[in-house]
Amino acid sequence: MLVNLGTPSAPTTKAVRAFLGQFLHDYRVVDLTRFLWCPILHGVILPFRSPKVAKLYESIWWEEGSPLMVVSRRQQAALSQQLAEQDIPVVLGMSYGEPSIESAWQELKSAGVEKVIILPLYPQYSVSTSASVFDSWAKIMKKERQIPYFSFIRDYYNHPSYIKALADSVRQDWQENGQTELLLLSYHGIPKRFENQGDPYGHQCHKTSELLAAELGLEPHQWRTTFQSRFGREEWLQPYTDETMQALPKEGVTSISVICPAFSADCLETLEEISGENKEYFMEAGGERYHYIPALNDNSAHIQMMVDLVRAEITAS
Ligand SMILES: C=CC1=C(C)c2cc3[nH]c(cc4nc(cc5[nH]c(cc1n2)c(C)c5CCC(=O)O)C(CCC(=O)O)=C4C)c(C)c3C=C
Ligand SMILES: [Fe+2]
Ligand SMILES: [Fe+2]
Repeated sequence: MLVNLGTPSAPTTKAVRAFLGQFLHDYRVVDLTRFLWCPILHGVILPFRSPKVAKLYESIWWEEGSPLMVVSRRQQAALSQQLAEQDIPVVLGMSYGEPSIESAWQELKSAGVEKVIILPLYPQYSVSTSASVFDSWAKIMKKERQIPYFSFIRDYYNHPSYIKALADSVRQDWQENGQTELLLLSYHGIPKRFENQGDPYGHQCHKTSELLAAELGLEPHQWRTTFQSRFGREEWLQPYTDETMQALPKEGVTSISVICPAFSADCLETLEEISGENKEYFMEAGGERYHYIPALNDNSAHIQMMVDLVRAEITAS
C-alpha cells in the first residue's frame, strides 16, 4: 500500500476547504487543544486561506488533475507492473481526501491479501506525516476481527537506492542544463517544537543531504539545506528557504539548482512554492540562474527503490 498526503479533488474554494478541514483537524499535524484551535481554524484559516490556496492550486493543476494525485497514480501503475510477476497487488491510499487509506485496505481485503506492506512515501519520518499514516492504519484495524500481517516502512532517508535515485536525477539535470554554483536542498518544514519533543525529521533531512552531497562529490560550499512551507506563527526548522533565496545573491551566489528530497511527487509545495514563488525571490534579489530539479515522481530509479524496499520487507518476514 503506497500512501501519500492527499490533495483537493478540484482547484476550487469548496474542495480546498474540505481538504484543509480534514488535514488541519489531525492532531498529528496541529496539536493545539481543540478549545483553542477550532475557533481559529473555522473562523479564520478555512474561510480566508481556502480561496487563496484554491487559486494557487489552479495555477499548477494539470489536465488529468492535481499533480500529486496524477503522479501517485503513475507510481502505483509502475510499481504494480514491477511486482506483477510475484502477484503482489499495489494499492494507493491518501491520508486526507480520496482514495482513502480505508478504501485502499478494502481493495486488499477483497483480494484476500494476508500480508500488507505499508509504504508511506515520506523518505524522512515525521510525526506530522508518517505517524499520522500509522494512526489511520491502526484506527482501521480496530474494526477488524482478523488483522493481517503487516509491516510499516517507517522511513528510507538513508537508503542507498533512494540516495542513488536522487543523485541520478541531479546528474541528469546537470547534464542537460549545466551545473550551477550551488545545489540547494529544500525540505518541507515542521515546527521546531516538534523536533524539541523528539521528532527525528530534521536530523533525517540533514543526513539525506550529507549522503547526497557525498554521492555527488560536492564540497561543503556547493550545497545547502533549507526548510520551506512554514505554516502558522511559531518557529519552524531553520534556515528558511525563502529567506535563503533572498540572501544568496547578496553572498555572491547567483546560479542555483533546487531539489526537494522530502517530496516523492511534485505537488503544490514544489511546483508553486519552489518553481514559482521562491524563484521570484531569488531573481528579484539579483539571482541569474535558477533551476528546479523535479521530484523523483515515477522515474525508473524511484520505482526501483520502491521495489527494493518491498523486496527487503518480504525477505525479512
Ligand atoms: C514532505 C512531507 C511533509 C511534511 C513533513 C508536512 C508537514 C506539515 N504540513 C503542514 C501544512 C500544510 N501542508 C500542505 C501541503 C502539503 N504538505 C505536504 C507534505 C508535508 N507536510 C505535501 C505533499 C503537500 C502538498 C499537497 C498537494 O495537494 O499538492 C498544506 C496545504 C496547502 C496550503 O494550505 O498551504 C498545508 C496547510 C503542517 C502544519 C505540517 C507540520 C506540522
Ligand atoms: Fe473543528
Ligand atoms: Fe505540508
